[in-house]
Amino acid sequence: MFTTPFLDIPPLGAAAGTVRLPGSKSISNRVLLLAALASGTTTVHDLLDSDDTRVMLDALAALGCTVERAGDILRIEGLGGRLKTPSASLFLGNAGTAMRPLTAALALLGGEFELRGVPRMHERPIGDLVDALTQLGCRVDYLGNPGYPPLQIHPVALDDLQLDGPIRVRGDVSSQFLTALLLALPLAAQRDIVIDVVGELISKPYIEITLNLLARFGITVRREGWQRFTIPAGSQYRSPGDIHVEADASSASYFIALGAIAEGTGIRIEGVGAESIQGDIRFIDAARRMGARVDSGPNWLAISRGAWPLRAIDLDANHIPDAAMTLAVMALYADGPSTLRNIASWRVKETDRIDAMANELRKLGATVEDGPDFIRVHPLPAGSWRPASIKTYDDHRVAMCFSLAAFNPDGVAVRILDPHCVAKTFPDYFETLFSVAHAPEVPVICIDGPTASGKGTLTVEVARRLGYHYLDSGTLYRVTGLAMRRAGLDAEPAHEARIADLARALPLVFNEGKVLLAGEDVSEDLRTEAAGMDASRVSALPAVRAALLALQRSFRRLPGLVADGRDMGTVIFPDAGLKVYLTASAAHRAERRYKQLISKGISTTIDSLRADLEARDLRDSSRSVAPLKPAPDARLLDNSHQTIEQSVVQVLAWWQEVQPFESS
Ligand SMILES: Nc1ncnc2c1ncn2[C@@H]1O[C@H](COP(=O)(O)OP(=O)(O)OP(=O)(O)O)[C@@H](O)[C@H]1O
Ligand SMILES: Nc1ccn([C@@H]2O[C@H](COP(=O)(O)O)[C@@H](O)[C@H]2O)c(=O)n1
Repeated sequence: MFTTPFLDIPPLGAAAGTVRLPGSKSISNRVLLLAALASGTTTVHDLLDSDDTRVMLDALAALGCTVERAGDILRIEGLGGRLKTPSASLFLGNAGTAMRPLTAALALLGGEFELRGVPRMHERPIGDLVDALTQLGCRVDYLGNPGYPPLQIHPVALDDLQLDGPIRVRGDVSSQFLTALLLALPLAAQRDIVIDVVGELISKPYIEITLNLLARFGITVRREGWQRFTIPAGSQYRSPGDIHVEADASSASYFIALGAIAEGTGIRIEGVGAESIQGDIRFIDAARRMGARVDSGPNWLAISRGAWPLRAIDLDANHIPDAAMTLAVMALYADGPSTLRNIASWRVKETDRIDAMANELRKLGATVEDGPDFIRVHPLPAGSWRPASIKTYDDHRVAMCFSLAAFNPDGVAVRILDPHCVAKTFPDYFETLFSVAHAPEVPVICIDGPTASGKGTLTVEVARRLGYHYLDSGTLYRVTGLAMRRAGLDAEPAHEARIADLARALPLVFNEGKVLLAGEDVSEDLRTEAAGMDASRVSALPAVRAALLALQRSFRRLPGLVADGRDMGTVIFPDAGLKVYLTASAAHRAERRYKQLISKGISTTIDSLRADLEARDLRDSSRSVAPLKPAPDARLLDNSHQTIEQSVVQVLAWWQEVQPFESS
């Protein structure tokens, strides 16, 4: 997951490959609650691991439910409708799928509970659900603004509830209120319980998920249209034993759109198919209308580009409210304005999504019209895309759908602010996108310079702050030197071909900061000055340098690379967007290396270190191939009198100078 303040997505051109998506959030949190309410043990496979499921799991644990994890499998010992803990204070983050159903279930379970969330959760309405529960005789108080969390729930006896008449609940603000009642009321089903929906029920497919999962847990709800639901007397939750969570159909929308937009052989999605019980799977119909080619099997989808440009769409998107946000970005690539209607529920989601989408689409240059329950997006023709820093409003879906703007025809990069908000439902979203997307030019920052100038330290830190990969090219020469020694060879021209063969086939693995050579951890051996000298000797052999070229370039992967060495800017990545030549006086460098070695318990003297590093620099800068020298377009940075932080800030500032974004 990217935890950086922003993530710059370079212009993307094509995409191809297979993705496996995380489990559905809607199914995961319903299954967790049902498993907790049921009798018996439920084994849950492929549960989504994200912020929203974590808050639900924490809440269930606080209620005394036993949850065991074995690898990817979760075993939940159901409470059988009886509370083990009569009071608790629960924090539910920004998870509507936890707040609403838990409110209903806890109001019936007969304990004293406080339910809180993040500030945005306290702006998301819950009054219609509380009104419905109050009609029944449940006791729920608002701890802040009336109609919104946080809530205090007080105990009531099930026998005191008024269940003789239909319970009325509004269905036109959020379908989660009805879902909450449907999930919770079987707890009180000594008699038939009737729920009447007031107003036009929105997001009906989510109710279908609820009914489907209730059936898996032994509760068969009778439905009369979308207006009346009856929970039969005597209904009791029964664990189904094993239950598998489908991949998230809303998350699939980004990859369906990707297949429709990007050039390439197409995208295959594993874990969810056209027969999914999730309403958002109907996104495939909308994508097809816009021109996507979609094939599907029992548990997979295959998508490729069909009509191009995409065809504009005018759609009542009430049945796919979450996935429809993806259509708003696809609309930028269409042949006319696209309108998404009946989406008033966007306004009470993680953020006001109509406002958020309109604002951010406009930043890209698009013309957008919006109203209380619709958005109209005009296409952005080539030549009119602007580089934009996309604000994400702590809304995972805003972050994910705007990544698709990186496929624009103008080759304009997209900056996603606070990319970690995707943790709500899809923590590895960007990594998954990058595993199938192709960028014509992956950004590279090169940091070259003499020994002990601080290149490695600077590289690691700059890469960390940008969320980029990093390459320590010196290690490759050090490992080659070690392999040479172990093979009984010397850095002589006579052994050059054999050393190059070793370099080409190094059985090398980088794992959590350790370097493994044929499975052996050689990290410590590589950091000695002797290993540095051997590296310097083998690195002067042209065949060895040629042998390591492809390996070094293979580190250039999305979203970007920071590379440390001697010839990163001159030979390996001559097209790098920023080249830094880092130096410090020999005295400073010798002193730093001295401190570094002493801190590791290696005894040495400053004088001998200085002599070694000067000898190494001389060899490195006077060799015939790829000598150490600044690239003509490198920026010089002498950090003799700088702290590490100052050097990092300087390089990041230079990098921002060459980025197209206004300061964020
Ligand atoms: N600006 C700085 N001020 C003080 N110390 C620094 C600075 N930059 C790096 N150092 C310290 O200097 C030591 C050497 O740094 P580092 O290993 O990053 O250098 P290097 O250029 O990568 O060396 P080599 O070329 O041998 O791999 C480290 O202990 C590091 O913490
Ligand atoms: N791009 C590079 C990187 C390193 N070398 C040689 O390897 C030696 C060890 O490098 P460190 O950065 O780990 O100290 C170095 O002295 C160079 O001789 C190189 O040639 N090219």
